[in-house]
Amino acid sequence: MHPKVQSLLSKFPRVELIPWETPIQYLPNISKLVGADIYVKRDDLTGLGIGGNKIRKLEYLLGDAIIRKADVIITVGAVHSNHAFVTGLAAKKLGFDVVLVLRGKEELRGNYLLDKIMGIETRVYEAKDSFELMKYAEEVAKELEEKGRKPYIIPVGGASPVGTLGYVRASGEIAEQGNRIGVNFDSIVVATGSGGTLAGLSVGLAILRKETRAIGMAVGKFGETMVNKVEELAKATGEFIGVKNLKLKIELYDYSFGEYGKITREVAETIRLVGTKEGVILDPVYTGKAFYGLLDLAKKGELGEKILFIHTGGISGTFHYGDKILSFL
Ligand SMILES: Cc1ncc(COP(=O)(O)O)c(CNC2(C(=O)O)CC2)c1O
Repeated sequence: MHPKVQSLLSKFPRVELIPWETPIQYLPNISKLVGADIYVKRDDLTGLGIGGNKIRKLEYLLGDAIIRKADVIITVGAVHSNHAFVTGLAAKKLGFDVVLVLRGKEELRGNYLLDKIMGIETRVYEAKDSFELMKYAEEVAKELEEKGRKPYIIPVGGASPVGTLGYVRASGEIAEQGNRIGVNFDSIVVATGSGGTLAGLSVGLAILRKETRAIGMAVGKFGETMVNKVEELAKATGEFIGVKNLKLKIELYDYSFGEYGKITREVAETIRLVGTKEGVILDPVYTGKAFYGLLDLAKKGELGEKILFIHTGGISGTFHYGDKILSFL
């Protein structure tokens, strides 16, 4: 662990869910195509369930829930949420009960199928957005408290200062790995949904390696509010760990193709390109869009010479949107 990050984060409760360092892999064929050195941090291999970026956040969120003596975990997301499924799995592994408060159409595919196979309790609501969904989560928490339970609510994507510590810690891991392979990344690129991963990276890099840019590729509704949300979360996380006047620069680009979950030809072709060129499987909702954005900007020379993509997982989305992806190929 990077000594500076270690000293900043050691006071926060964390439960180990990732027993290893995820590898950084050079992509020679994609690099040749782009004319820059492209690397991928394999956070799809964090190891619990379908892996992904959420496990890093859950190490701190569930560590916090343990200290607070909670006995049931509640979280929210879309029916096909990666975050909701891995939260359910991690919670069960640690002996918690868990309720997933979800929105959308119940289809036994992808993560929702996995929720059911694993016997994770789900409650599906007609909610227009995550804010409304959080209201339902609070109602579930109240219902459980009245029965004497101690619920712990995790917001969408684990996007709180506690959850964001996961990517402050990851920045330390990346800095150490960069030193070992003798690479100073110009840019680190990640898919952005609820914003916690980008916020954590921005804080970690502001502390450890100011010359490296943290770049988010927004995969859903984009705009000023999204940028402000990430900025506020990054600032709150900096204060939470006690680091004053961090010079935070949030860079966010819109590669949503108009809406969250919209599968396009560009995304389908990017998934096939990276899969066949490098054997790395991207997902259609997050990493396929973000990697398309990386290729788009890198070809214009806008991301520098040494670019690291964080593969944040999401493989279940392939089995949720498979027919849509195939329709373009
Ligand atoms: C595979 C994958 N990659 C990137 C992201 C975006 O991460 P942030 O939410 O930290 O911005 C998600 C999020 N998913 C959410 C979910 O409910 O699954 C939080 C939206 C993701 O699942």
